[in-house]
Amino acid sequence: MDLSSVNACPVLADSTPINQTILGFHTSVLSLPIPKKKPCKLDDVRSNGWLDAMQSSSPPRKKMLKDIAIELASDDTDHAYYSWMLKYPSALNSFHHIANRAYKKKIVIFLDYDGTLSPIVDDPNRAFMSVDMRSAVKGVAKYFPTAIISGRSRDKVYELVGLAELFYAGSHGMDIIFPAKDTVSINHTNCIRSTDEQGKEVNLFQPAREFIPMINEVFRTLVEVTKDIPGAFVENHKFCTSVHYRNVDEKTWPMIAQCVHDVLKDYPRLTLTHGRKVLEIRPLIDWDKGKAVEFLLESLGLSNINDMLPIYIGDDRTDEDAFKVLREGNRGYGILVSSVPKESKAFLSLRDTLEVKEFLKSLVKWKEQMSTTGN
Ligand SMILES: O=P(O)(O)OC[C@H]1O[C@H](O[C@H]2O[C@H](CO)[C@@H](O)[C@H](O)[C@H]2O)[C@H](O)[C@@H](O)[C@@H]1O
Repeated sequence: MDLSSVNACPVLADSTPINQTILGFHTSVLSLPIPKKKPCKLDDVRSNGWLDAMQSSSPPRKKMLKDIAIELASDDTDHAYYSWMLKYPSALNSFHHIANRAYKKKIVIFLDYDGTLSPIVDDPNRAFMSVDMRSAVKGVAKYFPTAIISGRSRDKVYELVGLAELFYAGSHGMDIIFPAKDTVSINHTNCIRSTDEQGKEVNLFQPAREFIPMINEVFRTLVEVTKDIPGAFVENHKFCTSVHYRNVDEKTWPMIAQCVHDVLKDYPRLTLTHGRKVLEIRPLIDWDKGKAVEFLLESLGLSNINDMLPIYIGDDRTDEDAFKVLREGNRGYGILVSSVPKESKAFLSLRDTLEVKEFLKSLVKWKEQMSTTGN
């Protein structure tokens, strides 16, 4: 794999200003412990754009605003946000448009997990959704087919969401499970009939199955090469693996990037994508969250745009593939969750997880009203 092509990954122009301190990382970084077998060169990741992508990978968390100077800055930020909303209107304020368009159609809901159903937190193992959010998701699933499409492993995201009535797609859509009874057609060689833990018949779609041993090996190597970098955390998602740097000192980001880069060099069949303060290593196959959305709609017999209205809510770069699919042919609504302006293929926006919850509750309320009026 030509690693320079990683530079061309769809990195969103996040509004977060690029911190220029990056130019001065050299001295501090070189004094850090360097993994033994493969000395990091710290050259490649500067030229291939990884560092820029890392710098812009997540908006800063809101600070407590205490002094006037910061409040003024905050006014500017709000102004920029409201201007941005002219292009990406609030899904809450646009609810009547969605409702009009959904008339006599079946709404299908797709939800990302981190940053959409649970707020972004420092520890990925503590990204819990609130009781209220779970009840809102349960509410929509009562009326509309609802799928969770996450970068996490399917088992992990199921454990976090805990609702058996949903469809689940883990590892960025590379691990999909849904009940056989809901299937209309499956036109995919990688889909097999299986049974779940409760013995129910399910369809299991795992287009990257052959990569499991490779991902395990890369995971172990990444754990080893990053073990001396304080704050680095590596997760194994079965079909992909993630290296988190949210808790790593920013001066050390070039080192973490170079370590991942050096490991990836030996795996031309793997590629890298950028998430929110996370480097994600995954199989180089033509599959992403957008393809997972198309696959689920087709399998459930919901691909005719005259009959259904898909709504996808997500906050991350990997969700852009799904937004793109819905934008093409004006199939449905992509809704970006963001508290800062950023370019997106989504049509609408929500500011944070609280607004996501409000939106889901509005859908339920609307559906219940429609039912009582016989529509
Ligand atoms: O597709 P998603 O469901 O949004 O999963 C994407 C990644 O989410 C998790 O990381 C992110 O959330 C963490 C918890 O808030 C945060 O600490 C981290 O910085 C974020 O990148 C998850 O841990 C990753 O493995 C997923 O790929």
